[in-house]
Amino acid sequence: MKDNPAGACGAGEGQFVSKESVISARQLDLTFRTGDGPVHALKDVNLDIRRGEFVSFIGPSGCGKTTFLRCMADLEHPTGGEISVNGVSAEAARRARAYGYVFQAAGLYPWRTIGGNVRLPLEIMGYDRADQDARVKRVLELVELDGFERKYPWQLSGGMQQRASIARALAFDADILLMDEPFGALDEIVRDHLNEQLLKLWARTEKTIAFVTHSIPEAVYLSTRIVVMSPRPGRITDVIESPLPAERPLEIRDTQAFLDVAHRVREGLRAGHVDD
Ligand SMILES: Nc1ncnc2c1ncn2[C@@H]1O[C@H](COP(=O)(O)OP(=O)(O)OP(=O)(O)O)[C@@H](O)[C@H]1O
Repeated sequence: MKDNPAGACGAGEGQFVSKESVISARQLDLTFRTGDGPVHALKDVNLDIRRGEFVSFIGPSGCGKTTFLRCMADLEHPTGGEISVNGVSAEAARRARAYGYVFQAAGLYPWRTIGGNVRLPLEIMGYDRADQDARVKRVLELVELDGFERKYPWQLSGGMQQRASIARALAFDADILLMDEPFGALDEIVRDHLNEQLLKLWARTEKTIAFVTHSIPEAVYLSTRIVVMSPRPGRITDVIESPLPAERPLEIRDTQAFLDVAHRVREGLRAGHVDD
């Protein structure tokens, strides 16, 4: 298994051991051509995400958070600059299935059971049946959904559905997890619980996580680094290293250290604010 995530140095099974970044963006630029003219979604974005980091992206609507995540996933194609994932192009990384992607909505197929939804990418990738069974069992345990394999999505709460979608993204053991506001639609209590579970899962699996959120407390609670972005054009305005310990009970949110980081994020958001 890998080293301590905080050490930013380690490797997954069969992975190249390196202190170098897992995701690296250099002068990344993306302009969408629309009927109303060009939209400069990303401008001059430079960032390195190291192995085992938990990096959150925060910023007002339209600042390019999703677009940046989609560039990492090769779902959008930059119009300038470069992005590499696991040392290769985003396209090669996608083909090598280097990441799991969790969307804002759980996006589970209603006609498939929870187990069937988690199994789907494994079927597509051609894993044999025994391996599929073992993986589905393991990832459902990881997200604490063991016992729900035969249920259908509509039989689960919104939070449980989102956990199932995380299990699906974990099923094929990608080292990188890209998460686009996965808990945005959930109420605060459920979100708190899922934040706690996600941190435990991250500690256990030592994935590299890139996580988009609108919530300052969520970003501060989860992250080893917080990337603050600003719109028109979308760009990075601050990158904040978290001084918080790896062990984070929810009560940490009442500590001065937590409030100090949250304050800095808020200041960063305010500084990058552009009046409409
Ligand atoms: N496919 C597209 N075609 C045209 N414009 C787009 C497209 N995707 C995104 N944009 C525009 O690019 C900008 C950045 O969008 P993006 O979704 O990345 O922002 P965001 O920070 O994730 O916003 P939100 O927090 O609301 O999800 C916005 O102005 C958006 O309207």
